[in-house]
Amino acid sequence: VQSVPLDKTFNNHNNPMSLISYIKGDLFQITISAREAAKRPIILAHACNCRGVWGGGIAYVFKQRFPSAFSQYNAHCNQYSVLPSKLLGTALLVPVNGNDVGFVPGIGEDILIACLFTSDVGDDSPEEIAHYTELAMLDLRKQLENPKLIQDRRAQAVLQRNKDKDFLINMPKINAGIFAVPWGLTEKALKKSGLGCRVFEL
Ligand SMILES: Nc1ncnc2c1ncn2[C@@H]1O[C@H](COP(=O)(O)OP(=O)(O)OC[C@H]2O[C@H](OP(=O)(O)O)[C@H](O)[C@@H]2O)[C@@H](O)[C@H]1O
Repeated sequence: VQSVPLDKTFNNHNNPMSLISYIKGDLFQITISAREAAKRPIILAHACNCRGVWGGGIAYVFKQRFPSAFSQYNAHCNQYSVLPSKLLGTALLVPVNGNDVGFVPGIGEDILIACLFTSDVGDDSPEEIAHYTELAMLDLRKQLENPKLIQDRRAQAVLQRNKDKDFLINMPKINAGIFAVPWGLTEKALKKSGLGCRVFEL
């Protein structure tokens, strides 16, 4: 895993004019960085379909590294199997657990995976996907600001332990791969959410 000075982007984040910062490298490098864990909860966000499948792209990597999070995402989707599109524009926060291959003790405890339901099966228009992205980020923000809204107790506990820290949402260039949305549309949607985002570019 390539090591990059992650701290460099924090200054950027503190500038209210710059809610989005970019960093070159693999998103998952922060799941092994102890320095990162000491600072705040490690929120890893990615775009998900509403069908309970992390079958391709970075979602598949999430599934391999954190199978317990996949199970929770999958169970959540199954609750909506009658009308999966009800999930559009929402976010699901799930913790990871000690049995996951990607779990590093001392860091894994602070990781939360944010599933952003930005498209049902990926065939919505780029504009629709960008719109659902904005709504999903707003839903995520609401949950981060009020952890009681989160169903999962362990996810709540991560946020309660890190109460006084500001949030930074780490993500790949979501929607820009399998969902084929021009990045500019997604970027605009992310900015509207008001959440600080750190985007990892390979
Ligand atoms: N380690 C890494 N670090 C940093 N960036 C990384 C990376 N690995 C890949 N990237 C980049 O991450 C961006 C997103 O590209 P992706 O194609 O993944 O996702 P998307 O958001 O367009 O679409 C979501 C649907 O993809 C899945 O597929 P299924 O429908 O399940 O088969 C899901 O479940 C959803 O449904 C692209 O820029 C990749 O270069």
